[in-house]
Amino acid sequence: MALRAGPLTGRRGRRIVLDRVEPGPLASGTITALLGANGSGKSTLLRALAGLFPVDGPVWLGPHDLAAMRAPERARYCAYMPQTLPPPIHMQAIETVMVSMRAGGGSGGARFGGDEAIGTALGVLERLGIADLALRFLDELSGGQRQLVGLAQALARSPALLLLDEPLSALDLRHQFEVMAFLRRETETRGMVTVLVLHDLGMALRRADSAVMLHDGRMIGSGPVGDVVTPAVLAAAFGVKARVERSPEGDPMVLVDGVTGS
Ligand SMILES: Nc1ncnc2c1ncn2[C@@H]1O[C@H](COP(=O)(O)OP(=O)(O)OP(=O)(O)O)[C@@H](O)[C@H]1O
Repeated sequence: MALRAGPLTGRRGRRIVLDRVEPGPLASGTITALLGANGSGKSTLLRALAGLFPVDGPVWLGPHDLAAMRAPERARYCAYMPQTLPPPIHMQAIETVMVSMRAGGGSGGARFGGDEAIGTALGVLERLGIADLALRFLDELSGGQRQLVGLAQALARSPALLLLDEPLSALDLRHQFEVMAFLRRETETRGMVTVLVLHDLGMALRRADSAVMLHDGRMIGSGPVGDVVTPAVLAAAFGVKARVERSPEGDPMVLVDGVTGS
């Protein structure tokens, strides 16, 4: 099921914070990175796709009119992970994953806390490489560990549309790579549409299929990630002089030489 959204226009008070933004269509089984400077509108767009920020304009997932759905129905199709980490509550990681599954109706009718639900939750934790955290309490985990549990909460709902706001922000280098590899596998095997906000442009180039570049609430680039992350678009979006180079292994990297106008 492809995601077709927009043109979307959103306001905060009298200020337009999304101006006729039209990402996609975004195909199932692909990852799209939302890119742009601080305050450009990335989180607002992600929240609009999740139905958490009111916008004018259509949001369709395959034949499903997400914009017309109320929150509980929409939650059956999409899982959203905010920029803030899951709160450090006194609850075991696996329990919080099962609570999330119930909220999204993604437990396939499995009884809360039953063997099937436990198996599903544990499976996601295992695939994420954090099965050892299953019985730990969230208020005894580090920030990065809680972010990983937050990802498991979103994935365990088996969404068709996965929306992640800066899912790597609290993770060390190795975990960033492992999580992106995990997201690629899950996105492809489940045929999800995955949309994530990223600040790491090199990571976006290496691991995303497509990208949307926002500037001041407007879309200034959209399409295959290599066509969006270019010196011209980076200059317009961030005000930097940047190059895209290749590592000896052929991986693309963004090098910033300075700021424009200096
Ligand atoms: N709660 C709010 N009330 C009023 N304006 C807001 C609020 N949250 C965000 N904004 C404004 O909306 C615009 C878009 O913000 P948004 O959070 O979507 O940016 P962003 O691209 O995600 O930024 P960042 O990279 O810093 O997280 C900004 O101008 C911001 O100041």
